Amino acid sequence: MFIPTLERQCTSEQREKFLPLCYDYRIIGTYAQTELGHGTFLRGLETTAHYDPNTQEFILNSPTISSIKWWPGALGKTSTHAVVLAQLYTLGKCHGIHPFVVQLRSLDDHKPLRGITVGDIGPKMGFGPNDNGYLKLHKHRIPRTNMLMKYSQVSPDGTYTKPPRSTLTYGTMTFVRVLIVHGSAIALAKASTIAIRYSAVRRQSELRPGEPEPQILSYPTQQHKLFPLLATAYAFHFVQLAMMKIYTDVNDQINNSNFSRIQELHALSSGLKAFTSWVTNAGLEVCRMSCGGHGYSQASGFPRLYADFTPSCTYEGENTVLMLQSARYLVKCVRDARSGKTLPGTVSYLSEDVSAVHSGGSSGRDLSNLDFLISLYKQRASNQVHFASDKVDRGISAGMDLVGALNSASVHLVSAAKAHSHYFIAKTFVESLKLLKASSELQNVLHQLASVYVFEGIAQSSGDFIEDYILSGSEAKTIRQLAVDLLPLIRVNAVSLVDAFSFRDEVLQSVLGRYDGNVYENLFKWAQNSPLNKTDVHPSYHKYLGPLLKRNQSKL
Ligand SMILES: CC/C=C\C/C=C\C/C=C\CCCC(=O)SCCNC(=O)CCNC(=O)[C@H](O)C(C)(C)COP(=O)(O)OP(=O)(O)OC[C@H]1O[C@@H](n2cnc3c(N)ncnc32)[C@H](O)[C@@H]1OP(=O)(O)O
Ligand SMILES: Cc1cc2nc3c(=O)[nH]c(=O)nc-3n(C[C@H](O)[C@H](O)[C@H](O)COP(=O)(O)OP(=O)(O)OC[C@H]3O[C@@H](n4cnc5c(N)ncnc54)[C@H](O)[C@@H]3O)c2cc1C
Repeated sequence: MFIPTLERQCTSEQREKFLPLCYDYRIIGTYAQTELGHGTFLRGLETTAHYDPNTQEFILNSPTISSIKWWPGALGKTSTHAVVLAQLYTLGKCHGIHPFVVQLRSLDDHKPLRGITVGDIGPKMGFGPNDNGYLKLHKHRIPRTNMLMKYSQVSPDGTYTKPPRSTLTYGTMTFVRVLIVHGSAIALAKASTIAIRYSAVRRQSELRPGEPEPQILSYPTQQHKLFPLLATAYAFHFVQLAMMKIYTDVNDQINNSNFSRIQELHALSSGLKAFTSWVTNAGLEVCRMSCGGHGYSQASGFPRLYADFTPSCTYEGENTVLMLQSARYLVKCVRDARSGKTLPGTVSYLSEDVSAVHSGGSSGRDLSNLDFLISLYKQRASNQVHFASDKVDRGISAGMDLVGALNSASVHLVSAAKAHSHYFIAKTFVESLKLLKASSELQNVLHQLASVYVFEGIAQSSGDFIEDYILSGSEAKTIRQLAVDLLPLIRVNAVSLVDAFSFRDEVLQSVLGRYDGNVYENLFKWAQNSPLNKTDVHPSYHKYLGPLLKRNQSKL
């Protein structure tokens, strides 16, 4: 995040000064924004940067215990520099959060500089190799030119020039949220690879006396656990491509001072980061548990995969908070639509009158037709966004201010943002396959995946569709059965579909997911290498167990 921030927030002179140092690994940096007391609420950050026009320097301070920077990756022991987000003060006025490049450690002996107290925050649930750290600043001076001034400036005499948009400072976070959508796709693909390969190797139980134990991948319940998640990994692959394309287009516009789509990008990236990381987080656990006891071994790769992925639901914007950000934008879009404004592409459906399109229960609808089902996802999203938006309006009519009305409706707003994100993902998956140049055989297999994703998405949220009369109960049951009927068809290509992710064994880091399927021999080999097995009798025997046993044996 250090380098992307410099690339996005530096003037051209600052780029020439800092970026070559980064690219040549002459300095290593971190993104120091979160503090002990604030991670979500950026306007509440307490680190200060006071401008001294006499020396043309900023004086950085951590004025309170809660202002100590806390969590930034590689801050503890590795980074020589940081982008520090601090409240800018100049000529006695506070101008809000701005980015500053701060050198933390000497480039000669790596010791912290004067006014810098830095260290590791201690062991975490995962991310073991990462020295997430703390930073306390005490009257630490940096040159005026270390404030990143592409969008806002402080002149030598301390005059402040404000940015065209205050939220341009938040740009790196949007970029990383887009990366996390990709990270979710990769993590779910890895977990699916491990679980499906292992399920093809593992044989268990005797269905009928005398018959060979079946592969657990042949059980419909195992298929029902794993194949919708496999389909989701493919769906997230296509949605991260679409998300990156939108990010790149909007970022190009921003670089040309066109800020018209910055809100749409923020809302979409927030919703997709939250939706994909939540779904992946839960999916990793389903994959682990589908591997029985061996799934719980470190040898499976699942413990580290989960422990390293799960903070994706928290960092770069806690998921609930981001869903509320997305919903806040959707509510504004409903208002804009009602006032006759044209809505941007990803939300244009909110100006359509989808309610007239479908009414649940009418017979003869083709419930296996994906284009038809995507229109039901659209209706569900539109209904939920309008319902939540009406809740906000009723709150305001009852005398609340906008903040109060948004907060009062926040549970429904999160549901609406989830439905919006789900519609975008399902639609993107189906549309991406139409554009794919592939053999008819491959198109058929991918269509099976898209179908099970769409069917199971409705089955798992059938209440949404039935409550709004989008589907009748019997139609929802039919769609649920359509998903189950697809499972044996997907079974035929399941291993090939995970092999297609092409994870090398060294990357997958899983004995259960080995490409050669040679699990048991390698589990035993892995166990032999356990530190506890360095000696047959563990040294602790002589200190504890031995004396205890001998003492008790003398009593027999
Ligand atoms: C598997 C992983 C793979 C790859 C990932 C790679 C690396 C991952 C490893 C570690 C990285 C982790 C690093 C971090 O965690 S860095 C710290 C991240 N911190 C956050 O994300 C903080 C979250 N909080 C916020 O963003 C903001 O506080 C807020 C919640 C959005 C609230 O903003 P605030 O200004 O206080 O209040 P609002 O009134 O809600 O917003 C005002 C106005 O601004 C608009 N807005 C907000 N954010 C953005 C944005 N990013 N872009 C554009 N616009 C934004 C908001 O919509 C509102 O607009 P209005 O028009 O409605 O007024
Ligand atoms: C592994 C890891 C790496 C990290 N790396 C970095 C880094 O490199 N740089 C950096 O600056 N930070 C980093 N962070 C910090 C991270 O960005 C924050 O932890 C994250 O933004 C969440 O903020 P918080 O901790 O304040 O959570 P909180 O906001 O305190 O969340 C606690 C609860 O409060 C709820 N909540 C908060 N606000 C609202 C609201 N307005 N409405 C409803 N509910 C609300 C949340 O939904 C959540 O349930 C990292 C964190 C982790 C775990």
